Amino acid sequence: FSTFGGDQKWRTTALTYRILNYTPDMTRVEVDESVEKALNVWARVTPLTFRRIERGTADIMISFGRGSHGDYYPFDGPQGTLAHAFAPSTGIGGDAHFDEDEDFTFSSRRGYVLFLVAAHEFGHSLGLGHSRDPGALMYPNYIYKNPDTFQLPRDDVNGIQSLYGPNVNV
Ligand SMILES: CC(C)C[C@H](CC(=O)NO)C(=O)N[C@H]1Cc2cn(c3ccccc23)CCCCCCNC1=O
Ligand SMILES: [Ca+2]
Ligand SMILES: [Zn+2]
Ligand SMILES: [Zn+2]
Repeated sequence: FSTFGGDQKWRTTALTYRILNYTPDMTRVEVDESVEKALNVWARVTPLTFRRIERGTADIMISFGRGSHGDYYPFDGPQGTLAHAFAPSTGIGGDAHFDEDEDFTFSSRRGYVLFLVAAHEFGHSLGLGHSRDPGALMYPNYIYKNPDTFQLPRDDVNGIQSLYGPNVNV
């Protein structure tokens, strides 16, 4: 695993998130559930908690966009890069952006499973960089895994716990 130097991590364990817009590829409920499940992957192994807000500024602002979408990292159309996210900090820190030119799915192997992409991006939102372990969630390439049987790989658990410690709510 890798982290962003300079100890870039959240100073609080109670984080907020907000879904700013939705992809037409899935139902709203499917997007909400994919996001929630992706955050839970990390919450289960750390003291972190995630509260959803509908208005105002959240720590993790989640949005879909295509091409140039307001930051210095324009998306590249279908395929290529699927999404990106920013390390913990104020402003754009923690935010996760998804390339609307991709076909996101709830669980199908066709297209990209939003849950898997989001779980990877939230790793960055929490302070993890990429891993060289091809089995790791933080590996830089998308690899389909069955969302129903998904288990957070050991490398990712070690990485996130090096930042926030284990889950203390036994
Ligand atoms: C891990 C994922 C959820 C987020 C990462 C980006 C990322 O690290 N975000 O935090 C991603 O999109 N990786 C590319 C990496 C990539 C693979 N190829 C590319 C061709 C061009 C540009 C990038 C790529 C070869 C062709 C396949 C393209 C479709 C799949 N794309 C990928 O796997
Ligand atoms: Ca793309
Ligand atoms: Zn962006
Ligand atoms: Zn990444």
